[in-house]
Amino acid sequence: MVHYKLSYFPLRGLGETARQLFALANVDFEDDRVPREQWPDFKPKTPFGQMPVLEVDGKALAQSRAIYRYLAKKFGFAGKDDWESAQIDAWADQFADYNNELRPYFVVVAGFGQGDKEKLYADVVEPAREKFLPLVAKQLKENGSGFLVGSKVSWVDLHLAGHIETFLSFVPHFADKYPEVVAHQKKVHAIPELKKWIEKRPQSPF
Ligand SMILES: N[C@@H](CCC(=O)N[C@@H](CS)C(=O)NCC(=O)O)C(=O)O
Repeated sequence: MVHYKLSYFPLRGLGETARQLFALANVDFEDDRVPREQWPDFKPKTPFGQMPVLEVDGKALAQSRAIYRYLAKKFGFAGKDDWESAQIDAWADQFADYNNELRPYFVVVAGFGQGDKEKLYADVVEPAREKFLPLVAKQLKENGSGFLVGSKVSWVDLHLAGHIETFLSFVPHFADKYPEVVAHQKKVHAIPELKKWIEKRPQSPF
């Protein structure tokens, strides 16, 4: 049997989509949560000096989206054909652009830096949200399955739903204008395998 080990900080962050892919596929993995104090020792042993890192029978793979794609392909959550797979990648890349825009706010709200949270919400989060969430809402309406691409849940659904969950915990009215997006998050997290995982996973603020 393949031994999978997923190393990340004791947070959901960039580790959670990979963990959820294991849960969705009912595949055992070692959930290695590296405490901050141990990170300086582990950092030089990782491929690019960052986490998450996935080890597959001792071979290391870095970069979160490479990890998600690898696992999703293996477990059947990367689209039914090359076209769906490319659509999933496109949504993930668009999500990454949006997420980069949110970064100055996230740094402050997560306690990694100082700044005016309210001002950053108005100046950074709202304009980024108003570009991205209407695209997602439109896609969900047009696609009609309740998932972003095709008829089945894929890794980008997990990725997006995790983000919405986190931002709703920061700002409960964050997505009020986009009920389709909130319904998507609820639908994804209600998938029985994910619901079970979410109930038992270690708690963290994001
Ligand atoms: N592009 C990388 C970014 C990875 C990244 O920024 N990891 C952060 C945690 S979210 C990290 O390892 N920070 C510790 C450090 O850089 O020393 C990915 O998607 O995996």
